[in-house]
Amino acid sequence: MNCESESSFLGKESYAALQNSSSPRSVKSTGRTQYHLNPQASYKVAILGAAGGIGQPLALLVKINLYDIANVKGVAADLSHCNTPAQVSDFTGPSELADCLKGVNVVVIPAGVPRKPGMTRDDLFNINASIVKTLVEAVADNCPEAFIHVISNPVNSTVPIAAEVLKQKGVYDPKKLFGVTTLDVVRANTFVAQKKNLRLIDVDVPVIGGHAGITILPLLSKTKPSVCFTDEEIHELTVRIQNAGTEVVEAKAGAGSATLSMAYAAARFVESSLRALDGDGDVYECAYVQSDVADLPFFASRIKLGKKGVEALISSDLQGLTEYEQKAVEALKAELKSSIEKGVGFAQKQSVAAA
Ligand SMILES: NC(=O)c1ccc[n+]([C@@H]2O[C@H](COP(=O)([O-])OP(=O)(O)OC[C@H]3O[C@@H](n4cnc5c(N)ncnc54)[C@H](O)[C@@H]3O)[C@@H](O)[C@H]2O)c1
Ligand SMILES: O=C(O)C[C@H](O)C(=O)O
Repeated sequence: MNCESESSFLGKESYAALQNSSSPRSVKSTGRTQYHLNPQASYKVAILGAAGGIGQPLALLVKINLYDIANVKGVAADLSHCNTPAQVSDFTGPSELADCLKGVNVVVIPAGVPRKPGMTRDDLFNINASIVKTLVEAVADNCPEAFIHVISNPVNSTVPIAAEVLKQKGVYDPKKLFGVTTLDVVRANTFVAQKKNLRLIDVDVPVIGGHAGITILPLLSKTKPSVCFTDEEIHELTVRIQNAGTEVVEAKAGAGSATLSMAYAAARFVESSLRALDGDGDVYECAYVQSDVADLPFFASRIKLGKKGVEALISSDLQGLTEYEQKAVEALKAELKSSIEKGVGFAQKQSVAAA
């Protein structure tokens, strides 16, 4: 399914809803309350996996291009009745994927299976690796210049897979490939604000590393505004943020993983990307990207986004860490390294098999 927006990428109400909710950090950091996109600008965004638990509410929030292998016509029909300017059209199945992607500026990929209680994100690798590989091949063929937002788990491996696929196709631009870790930041901000009785809109916690278990590392010492935590609070908050996905998986008891909070977080990252594409020079988000900040080929950190993608890695966040955080960075490296190697190995093996 594909819903297209030629004149503006967000319906007015959708955009307002985002603005009324907790604003992106970059907006707060300059004291501005909102950024208005150029009304003449034309951006296209595609969601691959649009009929799923994340895809549907994400489509509602951002009202953008949608594709799925099934059940996408109904979602498009439903969305098309919203009195917002974005156009909705649907694309179902591999034969329509290329048409869905033509001219797209941002591709969001939540396609794949979610966890059930007792599973790790890595347990999804066998199914989701191939799905991401196939979809990224189509992105490479049809919109190689697009920003690619990978949501499908295990993100620590699916992003390296995407990078290998793009390399094999000769179109890899490391500045335009992102593993979406915005939900970790959203959760960290929420939990810290609750714990310390702060206004949600003021709180900003950078989350670095990756997106699974101990590889998710909130840098609580870098919280803005500056907050004092006891050692117990730091440990309790860190563990809760690391296990937040599992908290939702267990509460849903077999009916999937986080969808609504993920759609909210993904909409924020899409909005930030579009603001950057539109020329806003003050857009910062955390994301899992190709990196040199931590002796690993991929690492999540704060990044500055610009028209061409990642403009800068904010490596200063990794300086002046507390002893607790330094140990946690060292502890996560082995797991992250092995997840990256697993993704790279998969993509390379597939390529050899296809040759
Ligand atoms: N990065 C994050 O922070 C984060 C957060 C939550 C969930 N996730 C991950 O997002 C993924 C999706 O979760 P969900 O709850 O939306 O799952 P879901 O099962 O509700 O939806 C997945 C959708 O993908 C579609 N799909 C499957 N194969 C496809 C293909 N080849 N092409 C296009 N579409 C395809 C399915 O038809 C379905 O509509 C999972 O892997 C989950 O672990 C990541
Ligand atoms: O936990 C999951 O499996 C989904 C997602 O990665 C999350 O953090 O909610």
